[in-house]
Amino acid sequence: MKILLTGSNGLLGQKLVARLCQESGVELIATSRGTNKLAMHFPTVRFVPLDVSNRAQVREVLAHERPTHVIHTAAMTNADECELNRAACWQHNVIAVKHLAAACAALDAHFTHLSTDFVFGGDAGPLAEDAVPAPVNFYGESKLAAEHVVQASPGRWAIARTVLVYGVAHNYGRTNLVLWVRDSLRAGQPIKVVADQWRTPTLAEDLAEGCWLLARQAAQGIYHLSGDEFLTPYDLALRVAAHFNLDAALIERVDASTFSQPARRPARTGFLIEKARRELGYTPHSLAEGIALVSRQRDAVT
Ligand SMILES: NC(=O)C1=CN([C@@H]2O[C@H](COP(=O)(O)OP(=O)(O)OC[C@H]3O[C@@H](n4cnc5c(N)ncnc54)[C@H](OP(=O)(O)O)[C@@H]3O)[C@@H](O)[C@H]2O)C=CC1
Ligand SMILES: Cc1cn([C@H]2C[C@H](O)[C@@H](COP(=O)(O)OP(=O)(O)O[C@H]3O[C@@H](C)C(=O)[C@@H](O)[C@H]3O)O2)c(=O)[nH]c1=O
Repeated sequence: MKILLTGSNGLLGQKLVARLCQESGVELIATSRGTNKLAMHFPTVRFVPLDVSNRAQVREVLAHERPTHVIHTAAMTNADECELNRAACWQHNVIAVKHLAAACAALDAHFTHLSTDFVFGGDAGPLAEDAVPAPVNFYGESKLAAEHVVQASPGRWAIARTVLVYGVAHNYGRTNLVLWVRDSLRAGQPIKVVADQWRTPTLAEDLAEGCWLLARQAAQGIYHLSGDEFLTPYDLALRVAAHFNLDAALIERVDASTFSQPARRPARTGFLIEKARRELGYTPHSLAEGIALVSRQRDAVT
């Protein structure tokens, strides 16, 4: 297998590099826009710069590399930025997928595309793959439009939808709920955490494993890949505080209505993951195991 990965500097991209370079039968090409943030950590992994929103670059890189599989993680992932800068969001989240899907179909390369729980409206979670999408923000609209592009492709494809991903990565440009709660409480800083959203948080390593299973089996269709514990960010914050023995009194329980964010968030998403368990052999860690893994990694870095 020759796998071309997009977004290798991101949270999931970094975990996929770490996972795929352990597979002896896989030749990996990591791509991202800008410089390679993993050069020091994975010096033997080949890196090619690629801005997926640039059609000429996508065609040129894929025609030159001729991958058998593409795993597409790159996206504009800040929902508030997407709401405020819709043209850029469409370019990175939808037009880029058109370029990649066309290039993959031309090469008969299997295409694994990453999508989100934000394609759903959030009144009915946890959700199976056949639930009816109804995004409530522009990021979700863009990711749903991208799903339609992939589904209309004549090539071979899988869509991996995921939820609230957490994990440790090198300088990846944002943070995630578990690290934010831990670092805020460690600094003695009070935080407000929502108790009226429900999610199935996803350990980044589990998601990377799920993407690998999809590519390896050249799976076809939509798969929900997340953890299997359905809880609120507030409950997750309490679990993080307990694990790290930090002061839970710093966590204020709030409703999402107390935030004035540009992008509305869906209330109840979260996924049912039986299809991925049954068809792919996907077996995510428990939340307790995931938080423990994060804590070991962060401790190793600091
Ligand atoms: N994180 C989460 O909670 C969830 C993520 N997802 C989806 O999973 C996927 C992976 O997310 P995650 O790794 O967490 O996201 P990150 O934000 O950590 O990484 C996304 C990466 O995409 C890169 N990127 C953006 N636009 C382009 C472009 N035009 N060309 C090349 N690279 C680009 C970014 O580059 P740069 O560093 O330069 O900005 C960044 O490194 C995404 O498709 C996302 O929509 C779905 C649900 C939940
Ligand atoms: C910043 C902040 C977040 N939260 C909660 C709300 C939310 O459920 C969770 C994460 O908030 P964020 O704004 O980081 O992310 P948000 O945009 O809500 O989360 C999403 O990211 C994109 C990429 C996705 O595709 C989604 O699946 C989802 O995980 O943390 C608080 O409770 N208090 C806060 O101050």
